[in-house]
Amino acid sequence: MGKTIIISNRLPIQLQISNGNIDAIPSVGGLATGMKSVHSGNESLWVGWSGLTQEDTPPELEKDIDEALEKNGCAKVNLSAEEVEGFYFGFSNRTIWPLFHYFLEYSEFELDFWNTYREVNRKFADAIIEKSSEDDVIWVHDYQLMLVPQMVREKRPNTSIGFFLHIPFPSYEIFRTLPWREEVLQGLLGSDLIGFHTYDYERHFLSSVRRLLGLEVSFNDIYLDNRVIKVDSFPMGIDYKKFKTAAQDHEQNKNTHKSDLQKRLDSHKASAPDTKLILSIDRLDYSKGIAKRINAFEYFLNKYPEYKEKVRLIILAVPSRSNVPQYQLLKREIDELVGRINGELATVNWTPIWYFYRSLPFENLIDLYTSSDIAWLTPLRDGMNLVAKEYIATRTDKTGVLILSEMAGSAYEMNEALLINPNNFEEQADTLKRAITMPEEEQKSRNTFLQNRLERYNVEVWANEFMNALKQKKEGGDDFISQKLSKDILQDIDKKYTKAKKRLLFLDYDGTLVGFHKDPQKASPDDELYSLLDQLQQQENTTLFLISGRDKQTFGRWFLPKKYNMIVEHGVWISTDGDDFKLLEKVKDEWMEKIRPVLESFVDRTPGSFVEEKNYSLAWHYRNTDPDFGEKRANELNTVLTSLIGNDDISVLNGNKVMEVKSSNVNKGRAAVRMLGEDSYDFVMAIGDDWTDEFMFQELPDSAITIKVGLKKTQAKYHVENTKRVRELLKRFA
Ligand SMILES: O=P(O)(O)OC[C@H]1O[C@H](O[C@H]2O[C@H](CO)[C@@H](O)[C@H](O)[C@H]2O)[C@H](O)[C@@H](O)[C@@H]1O
Ligand SMILES: O=c1ccn([C@@H]2O[C@H](COP(=O)(O)OP(=O)(O)O)[C@@H](O)[C@H]2O)c(=O)[nH]1
Ligand SMILES: [Mg+2]
Repeated sequence: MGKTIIISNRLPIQLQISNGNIDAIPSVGGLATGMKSVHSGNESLWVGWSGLTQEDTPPELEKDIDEALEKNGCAKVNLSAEEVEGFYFGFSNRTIWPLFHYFLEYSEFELDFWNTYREVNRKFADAIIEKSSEDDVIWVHDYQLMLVPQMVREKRPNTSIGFFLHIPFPSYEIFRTLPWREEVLQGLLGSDLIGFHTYDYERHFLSSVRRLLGLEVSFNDIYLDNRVIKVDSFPMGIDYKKFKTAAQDHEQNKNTHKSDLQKRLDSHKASAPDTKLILSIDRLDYSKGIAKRINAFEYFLNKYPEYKEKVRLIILAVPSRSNVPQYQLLKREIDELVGRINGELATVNWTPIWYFYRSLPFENLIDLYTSSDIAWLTPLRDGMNLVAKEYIATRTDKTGVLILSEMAGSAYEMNEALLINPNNFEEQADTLKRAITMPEEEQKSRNTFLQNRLERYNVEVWANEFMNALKQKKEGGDDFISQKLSKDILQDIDKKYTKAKKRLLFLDYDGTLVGFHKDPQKASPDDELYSLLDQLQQQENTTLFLISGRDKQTFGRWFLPKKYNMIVEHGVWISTDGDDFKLLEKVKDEWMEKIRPVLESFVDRTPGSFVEEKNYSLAWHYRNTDPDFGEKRANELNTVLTSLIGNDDISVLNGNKVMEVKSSNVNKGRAAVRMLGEDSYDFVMAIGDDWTDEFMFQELPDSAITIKVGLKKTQAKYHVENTKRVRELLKRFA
């Protein structure tokens, strides 16, 4: 493997130009602060936007800028002011951000934004291609760059591409409202591995992939024609050691070195020793629930007035995306709220809220974290929330209480915190009281668990887990047990075919020779297929069998005039040389009376499903149902049927979106083996796509060439991607 290329909109440093000088300031926000630790310890290149627009960049400084970035292991993508407007302030932060955080009413669906987003994603993709080589590993970050994986994939089909989303992936009901939803999903599917913070985000994403693109998903694998994409959750950690060490140093140096902020915090503590400090730190963002938190604080002071003058709320709101109107409105709302509450409640000795609207250097963050008795974080939605983790990491004596919103991704891993619903003021007021009065013993015992977990699953471990999963994916370790039909293998098969004296071919129909259709009757043979089968049929010393689960009426209509050999209903009926169908197996059908009403009741309760009645089997089809619902019903049906069929000689076959109940001694494997015994064949081949074809793959002798269509676990020796490839393969023989 080559080097790792990290790619995100925001670089770990932001450049500013003042008086012809270039200043590099650290970026705020969890992505940059978290990934910085991963980047610094590794041989990686980080590609992103420098924070400057082309218009702000004097051409004579271009070289210095590149050097400044290079010193930090970074390279830039140049964006014009117009591009930043449409791509960053527009589509990223006025469409996707609000939508993915469930602020549907804030989402603007502007075609211009979308077009710029596409163009800028193309720019990032081109930058990656320019700056990386084929064997580098590409790690794309976040919602600003969702189209990049596919754009890179088009030019670099074999490169390893990972994508991580730092914000929530919303439920299907929300995501489906996006006009460009399919394109966004397709963009992401250019990746080999897609990571989310939590299992819920992962599950929402998979559900959208199934419903909107109709792709097959099995556990956390998405099956495309020629690739499998892995989806998994990796909750992001922090650089635990960095925060812990900083807090220890802070403690040690408290007599020799103190920041102005720390002096102020200390004088507050000295003047009011039994007043508790409650801290909140967030980017000024509506998703963080800052305004609601201030209201809840007022509610608390009214519900428990005995805590007036006994608590102080410190709010650090970091300026963010201030070109976006919603952020400007929120800024005004918070200013007014703080002003009003302080005005109404303040006393000579007490201001209830200390409010800072600025970004603070790392040293001051440590001052705040270590000086506060309580951290109170109440996002309405938050992908992760690293501040919660950072607060706990700095509590070197293990005291301190974290109150955290259930709606933050970090809440899933921080069960020992006091978890609250930010919309429930009653609960918040009571929880604040509980935090203020929590015995030290309890604080320490809760924080011990939290710290151990944060130390273990730190940001380095997080990044390694992601990269290892990507690597494993590349090595193909866990994908298929069958081999792809390579050129060499194909040539070998050609040779065997030519040399053979007697050949026997078994071809499944649906999913093998033709693609699927919503209505099975519409998946009828086309002229190209007839002519291909005609040619195979006319080959000397070759016996061709179509072998299918279909009913004999349909196949009779389509193929009897052609005199193709056919085995239908999984092996109940056979027709050779254009003769009428004959029973191949003696089968009972008395059980059908009992099972039919069960299937019919499932049809009634599962819109889109239907029962297909064959002579000796009943099939419940659910291709046209809601995919999640259909799977759920199929599971239920399986349970019901298993308990019903106990003593009868029948079994249930789980096919591709179909459950078929049929006599146990009938299957394609048994039928194929019977045909094999009729003559002495020295070339046997079977091709199929479905679970029911696995019987053939299992039961035919080892020398047979068995081929699975699609990338799924199989007993077949080889696989091909799709029906088109099957036809190409058969053309070689014809
Ligand atoms: O780049 P900005 O527009 O200034 O915004 C800052 C970052 O905000 C978001 O952070 C997210 O990532 C964190 C780490 O995974 C996570 O804890 C938090 O919940 C997320 O909101 C955004 O996703 C980043 O792209 C921004 O850089
Ligand atoms: O003045 C500040 C305040 C906060 N942060 C950092 O910004 C990040 C915020 O990340 P979080 O995941 O909590 O939320 P996000 O802003 O990414 O949505 C944390 O690492 C903080 O340490 C910072 O660098 N400067
Ligand atoms: Mg099939």
